[in-house]
Amino acid sequence: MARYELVKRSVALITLTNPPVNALSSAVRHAMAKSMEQALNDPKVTAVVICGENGRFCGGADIREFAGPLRGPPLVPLLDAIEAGEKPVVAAIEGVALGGGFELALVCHYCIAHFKARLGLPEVTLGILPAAGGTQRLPRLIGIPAALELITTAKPLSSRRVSMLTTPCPPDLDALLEVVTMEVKKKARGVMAPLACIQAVRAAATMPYSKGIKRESELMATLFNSGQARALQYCFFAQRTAGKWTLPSGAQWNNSKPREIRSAAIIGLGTMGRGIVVSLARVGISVIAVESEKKLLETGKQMVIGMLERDAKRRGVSASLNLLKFTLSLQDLKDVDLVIEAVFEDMALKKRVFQELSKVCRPATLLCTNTSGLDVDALAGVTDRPHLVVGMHFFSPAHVMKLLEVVCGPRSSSETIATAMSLGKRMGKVSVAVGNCPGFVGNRMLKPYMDQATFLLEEGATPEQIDKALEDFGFAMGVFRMSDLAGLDVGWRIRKESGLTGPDVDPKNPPRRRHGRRYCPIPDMVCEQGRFGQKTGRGWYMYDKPGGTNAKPDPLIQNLLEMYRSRYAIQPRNISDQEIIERCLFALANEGFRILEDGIAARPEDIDVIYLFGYGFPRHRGGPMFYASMVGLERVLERLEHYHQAHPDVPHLEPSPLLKKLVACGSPSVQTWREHIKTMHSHL
Ligand SMILES: CCCCCCCCCCCCC[C@H](O)CC(=O)SCCNC(=O)CCNC(=O)[C@H](O)C(C)(C)COP(=O)(O)OP(=O)(O)OC[C@H]1O[C@@H](n2cnc3c(N)ncnc32)[C@H](O)[C@@H]1OP(=O)(O)O
Ligand SMILES: NC(=O)c1ccc[n+]([C@@H]2O[C@H](COP(=O)([O-])OP(=O)(O)OC[C@H]3O[C@@H](n4cnc5c(N)ncnc54)[C@H](O)[C@@H]3O)[C@@H](O)[C@H]2O)c1
Repeated sequence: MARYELVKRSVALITLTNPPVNALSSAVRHAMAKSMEQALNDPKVTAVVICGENGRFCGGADIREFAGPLRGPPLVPLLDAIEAGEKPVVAAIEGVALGGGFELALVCHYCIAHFKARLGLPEVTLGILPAAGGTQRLPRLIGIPAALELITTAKPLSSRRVSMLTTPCPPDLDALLEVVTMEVKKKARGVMAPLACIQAVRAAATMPYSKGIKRESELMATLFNSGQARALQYCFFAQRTAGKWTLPSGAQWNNSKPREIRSAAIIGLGTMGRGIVVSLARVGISVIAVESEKKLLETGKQMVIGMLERDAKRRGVSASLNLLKFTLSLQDLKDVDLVIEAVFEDMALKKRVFQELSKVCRPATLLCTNTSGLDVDALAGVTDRPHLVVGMHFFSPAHVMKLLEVVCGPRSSSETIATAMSLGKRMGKVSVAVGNCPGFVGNRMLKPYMDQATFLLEEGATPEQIDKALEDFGFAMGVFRMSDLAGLDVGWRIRKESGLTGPDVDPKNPPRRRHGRRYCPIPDMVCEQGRFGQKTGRGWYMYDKPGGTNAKPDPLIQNLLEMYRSRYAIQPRNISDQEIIERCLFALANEGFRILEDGIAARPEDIDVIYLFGYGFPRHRGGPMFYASMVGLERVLERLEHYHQAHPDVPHLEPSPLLKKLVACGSPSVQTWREHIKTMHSHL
């Protein structure tokens, strides 16, 4: 846990040895305390060097220990003793010095850091604060503004920049703290940890160290057992769990070898195709981009080059334009390792493309689709290599959004899945393996969520009221603002194609019902007026101009809602924020339970990761499934039963069998739900 060596008969070298990140577990703290004592008591030792094994100084406190009772020697007195020791202590930092690891470095009398080392205080991302003196020592070392920036944002810094951080305490501390508080509140609505950090830094600026450290520990005590801390720590592990995909066949992340991908092709240079080309080229993969017409090819090419150049400038590297080739001919794809199709969401067109690819590409080429919800196996079925077909569902904008759903068809081989997952990781994505069903995980769950929002409009709410409730909950954008951003025409086209609206609807169909279920036609009516969201300057809100982003409530939408309600004799009622949250989010989680039952996602963590990284679910709430568990499954069940009774024509509100089963089993913790799902059917 910590190795003690005497070097050159005068220097004690203490090496932290707790793989993989040398976290400060109870055993490490114990070993360090012993080693320090030995060093301080040995008259031969004139100086002490602390370092970490395997090129990593220290990843901080052992987060897994936070879930249980605190054991072992506490960190703060150990660090105080190092600082107070009479022999000089040097931190030799390689790799990472994060959280408690950075705080350890702060108590050392000297630090030497490799230029590639990353130092930082990521505690707020776990819902806590740097409580081993970090909020007290760092301001003293680098000044209030720089310390606030590091502590409240969790941004790591490279070691060379430390020397530049010499900003002294500003004359108007209160004004500065006020500005930072506003920024933090705007960026992370409702998140407690960064605000507590500001209070701790205020203590560093206004109190002697002995009082400041007390204040730090009081603030930590309030955060430590908070729901937000639990949610954020859950997210940390959920993200890592998602990478460890596993299939019922036994194939999994650690026994399936991915293929190496050197070259790829993208078909379709529209919104998604462009972002995917950028994501591939910036990690060194050569890309052939294919369009259907010369003009579209030229437009796509210019856009991709611009995006790559801006991206390279931001990262201080040169744009990898030499990796790109643009063509109108699929014949050019015969030698690529992998193809990602991103043409229109049209099954007949996609099938034609896959048939053509089957003929053109060498037999070993992987064929992937970026469809948002079509049947991946139906596409596999038209090729000569169904085992090499897989969905790679990127999110818009594809070069920015971190999520990648890897859609495993029943015939996708484990090597194919491993390759798609590993390619996602190489592109810096958080990849989650999901099963094949309409909408996969993310978009399938979106439907009940959005349906509830539009039903609430019918019943008396406004878009801004619903958005505000969701934004107060923590979403960066409410459902209507988000829809305006994404474009309302996309969903409208899908509804028309599936016969829910437009000329194919049977005129005998009651206007607010489809297939015996409640249906809200308001989104169709909004689109019929040419209101497609931000891009047309009008949608659920109005904007200054097409492409504008400043959403304002639109009296025309208010009129439309009033006329609609009076046409269907709906008496509007006051709807509470609580009802908005419960109906939208419990319907969302309920579909998540069905997805788990159907084996479309292997674990609740996978669903939560998809919602955190693909749909802006607030991280401090942990994701829809974790949120349901925090509310209490019994309560979620009771509220769903209540709402389903009130709206029996909305099947999404009917509690899923898995939810009922979990409640019957005593509402086990989210990490153990998997044991209760085991017996159910899997599509993965
Ligand atoms: C009334 C109650 C009063 C309560 C008062 C309590 C007071 C308690 C006193 C506390 C003192 C506070 C000390 C300090 O301020 C708090 C902290 O230090 S919190 C931890 C801060 N550190 C981090 O957040 C770092 C997290 N880790 C990372 O960012 C990355 O892992 C990495 C270090 C950059 C390495 O990245 P990668 O190379 O990509 O590797 P992985 O991320 O895949 O990780 C590999 C493996 O290691 C596990 N792991 C990583 N870090 C930790 C950790 N700190 N603790 C435990 N485990 C860790 C990770 O989960 C992976 O394992 P796997 O999940 O795959 O099994
Ligand atoms: N837009 C999104 O938010 C989003 C998100 C995730 C997934 N998707 C999916 O990605 C796919 C593409 O969506 P998009 O939004 O980029 O569409 P888009 O309309 O912006 O682009 C599609 C492009 O494909 C081109 N194309 C059509 N047929 C072609 C062919 N035979 N050969 C070469 N190019 C051809 C078109 O000219 C067009 O440029 C769809 O399946 C969609 O469902 C979209």
